[in-house]
Amino acid sequence: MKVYHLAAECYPVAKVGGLADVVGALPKYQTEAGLQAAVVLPFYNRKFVQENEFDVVFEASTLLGKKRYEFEIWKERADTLGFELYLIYVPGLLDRQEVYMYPDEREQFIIFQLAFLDWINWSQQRPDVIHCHDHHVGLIPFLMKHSALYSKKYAKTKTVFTIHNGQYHGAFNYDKFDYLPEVDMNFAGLLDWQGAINPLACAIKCVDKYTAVSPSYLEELTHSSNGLEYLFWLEHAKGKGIINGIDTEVWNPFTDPMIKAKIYAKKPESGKLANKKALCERFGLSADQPLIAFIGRLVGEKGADLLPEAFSRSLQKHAGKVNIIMLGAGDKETETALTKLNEIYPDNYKTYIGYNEELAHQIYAGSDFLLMPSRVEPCGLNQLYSLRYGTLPIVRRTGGLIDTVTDFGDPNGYGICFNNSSVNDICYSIDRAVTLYKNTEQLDLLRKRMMALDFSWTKSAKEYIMLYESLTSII
Ligand SMILES: Nc1ncnc2c1ncn2[C@@H]1O[C@H](COP(=O)(O)OP(=O)(O)O[C@H]2O[C@H](CO)[C@@H](O)[C@H](O)[C@H]2O)[C@@H](O)[C@H]1O
Repeated sequence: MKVYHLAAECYPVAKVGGLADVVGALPKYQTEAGLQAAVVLPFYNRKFVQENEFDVVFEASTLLGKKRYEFEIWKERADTLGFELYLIYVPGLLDRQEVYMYPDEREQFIIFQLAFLDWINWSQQRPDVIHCHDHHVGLIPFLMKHSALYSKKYAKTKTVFTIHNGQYHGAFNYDKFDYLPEVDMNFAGLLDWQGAINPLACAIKCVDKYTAVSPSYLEELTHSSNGLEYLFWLEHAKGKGIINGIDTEVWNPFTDPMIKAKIYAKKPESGKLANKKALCERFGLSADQPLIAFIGRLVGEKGADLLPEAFSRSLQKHAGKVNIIMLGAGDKETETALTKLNEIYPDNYKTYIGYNEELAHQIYAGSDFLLMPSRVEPCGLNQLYSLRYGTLPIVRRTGGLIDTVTDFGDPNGYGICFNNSSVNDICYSIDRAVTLYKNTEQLDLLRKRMMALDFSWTKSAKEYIMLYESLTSII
C-alpha cells in the first residue's frame, strides 16, 4: 500500500513543534511495518536540506490565480529518514528558511497543495491513501473530489486527515477563491465555514476518515474547537482518536548523544543524577533541590501566561527549596515576565528564551518534574518524552494528557495531575512535587514505573494502517 503524508513540518527537516515529531516518526514505523510511506513537505532552505543530496524527479508549472509558477519535486536520494522524502520547490514561494509567519503564507500552502496534486496527476502513480496533517493541507480532499482537473485520477485514492491542533483553521477570505483551480460550483459550499474558506472545516467535511491525536481530544473537539464544534459533532462517525507515539530511536535515554549520562530504566537513579548535575551546572543552580521544568511554545493553549505568577508564588513559598528551568519562546509579554524572574530569583530560577533541541533533551533527562499546565493539549509529546527519561510529568487533565498520565495517588499512577488551568492548581501541584521529592524511595519507584511504560509508535502506527485498510477495502 502506498501512502503519502503531507504536512508543513517533519523532524529533522523542519520543526516548530510536535507536528514535526509525528510526521518524522509515523511514516518510519509504517515503512517498517511493510507500508510504502512517503512524506511530502514544502522546500525549506535549512540544514537538513543543505546537508543531504536530492534529485529533481519532476518539473512543471501551475497556476495560482492568474500567475503561473514553475515548480520542482525533489526526492531525497538515500531515504535517510527511513522513508521517501519529497520536497516541493517553488521559486518565489517555497524556497525559504522559516516554516510559518510569512505574509504570503496562504499562497505558499495553496501552491504546495496544487503542485502535489499536479505531480501525482501527471505521473504513473496511483497512491492508495493521501494522509494530510493539519489545516495547511486541508483543501486536498476537496480538490481531489470536486475539481475536474483531479477527480478522475484520484477517484480510487482514499483520504485521511489528522488534527494535531483544532484551534487553527487556516481560514481566508473569498478574495483568494481564484487561487483554486476550477471546481464544481455545486460543491463550493463545502469550502465554507461562517462566510470564509476554512481549510480545516473543508477537510473534515470531505475526507474519508479523520483522526485526532488522542481519544479524549476527539471528544473535546465537539465542544471546544474554536467554532467548529457543531461540525465535529455532525461528522463524529468519521472520526477516530489515535494516540501519538514517540520515536524511541530519537528519544532513547540509553543512547541519546545529546545527554550527559545514560539512564537505565531499571536503575534510573544514578543516570538521572548525573544528567541533573550537568544541567544545573550549566545554569548555575544547585542540584540538591527538586528541579521543575517547562518546555514549550509560550502561548495561551499551553497555559504559558500562568507561569510567571505561578513560578513566582512557588519560588517564594519554597524559598531556596525548589529550582525551576523554563525553555520556550512565543508571546512577548510572557517572555518578558518570565525573563524578569531571573533577576528576582537568581539562585533558583532560569529562563532560556528560544528554540534549542539539544537543551530540550538535556532538560527531559536532567529534571525531576516537567510541568504542562495546558488549556488545550491534543496529545502532548513532552509528557511522553519526560516519562521515557524518568521525569515525573505534572499535567492538567485535558486532551491527550488525560489519556497518558495517571496521578501517583491512583493505583499504578506515575504523574501529578490537576483539573484547572489556574495559578492555584499549578502551585498546589508544585507543592505536591516538593513533598514527593523528599520521599526518595517513592520517587525512585515512580521513575521505574514510568520508564517501563511503552509509548512507542509501534501500536499506533498499526492503528493507522488498520484505518487505511478499512478504507481501501471499500470499493
Ligand atoms: N523552545 C523549545 N526548544 C526545543 N524544543 C521545543 C521547544 N518548544 C517545544 N519544543 C519541542 O516541540 C515539541 C512540542 O510538542 P507538543 O506535542 O507538546 O506540542 P505542539 O503544541 O507543538 O504540537 C501539537 O501537535 C502535537 C503532535 O500531534 C500534539 O502532541 C500536541 O498536543 C499539539 O498541540 C516537543 O518535541 C518539544 O520538546
